[in-house]
Amino acid sequence: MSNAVSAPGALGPDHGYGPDIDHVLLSEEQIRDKIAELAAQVTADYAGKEVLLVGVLKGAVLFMSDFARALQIPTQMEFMAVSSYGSATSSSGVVRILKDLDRDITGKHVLVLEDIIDSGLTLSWLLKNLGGRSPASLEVCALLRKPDAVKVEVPVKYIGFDIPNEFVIGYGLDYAERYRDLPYIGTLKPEVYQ
Ligand SMILES: O=P(O)(O)OC[C@H]1O[C@H](OP(=O)(O)OP(=O)(O)O)[C@H](O)[C@@H]1O
Ligand code: HPA
Ligand SMILES: [Mg+2]
Repeated sequence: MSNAVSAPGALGPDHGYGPDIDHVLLSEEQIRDKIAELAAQVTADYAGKEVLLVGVLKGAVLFMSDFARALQIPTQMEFMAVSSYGSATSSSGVVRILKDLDRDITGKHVLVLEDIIDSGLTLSWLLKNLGGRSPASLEVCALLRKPDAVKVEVPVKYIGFDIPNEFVIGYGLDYAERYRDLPYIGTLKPEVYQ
C-alpha cells in the first residue's frame, strides 16, 4: 500500500489529536478526489433515476455528506444505525439495529453508503435485511475495504480504497467514539489503545 503520506501535522487541522496519530493513510485531498470519482460513476449509472441513499450511522456520516453533494442526480437520504463494534477494535459479529429507516423502501433504488467494510459482517447482515424490503435495486458504495480482514464476501459495486488490515480512524471512523471529526484517515499509536 503506497498511500502513506506525510506527517499528520502537515495536513491541516488535527483537532488536537495530532499526538495520538501514528501515520496518515489517506489525506483529505485523496478522500475528496476519490469521492468525486465515485460520485461521477454513480451519477452516470443512475441517470434518469432518483436514488435513496441509506447512510450507516455513525461512521458513514461524513462520507454521505460529501458524497451526496458531489452527486449530480436527485437523491433522498435515510439513515440506519447498527452496531457491531461498541468500543472494541474488532467486530463482535453480533449486529444490533439501534435506529431503523424512517420509511418504506419498496420500489426505491437504494444505495447503501458505508465508511468501511472490515469483516463484512455488518454489511452482509444489512443487505439481507434491506433486501427483504423489496427495493427496486440495492447496491453498496463503501469508502474503505480491508480485503485481508473479510470474513464474509459482500457484493459491493462501488469501492473507494482497499486498505491494509489495521485499525483506522478519522473521517467518520472512531475508536471509542473519538477521532470521527478528523478530516483525514490514519492509524493510532499503540499506546492509545492501552
Ligand atoms: O465489516 P465490519 O467488520 O462489520 O465493520 C464495519 C462496520 O463497523 C463500523 O461500525 P460500528 O459498529 O463501529 O459503528 P459506528 O459506525 O457507529 O462507529 C463501521 O462503521 C461499519 O459499519
Ligand atoms: O478500522 C476500523 N476503524 C474504525 N471502525 C471500524 N469498524 C470496522 N473497522 C474499523
Ligand atoms: Mg465504530
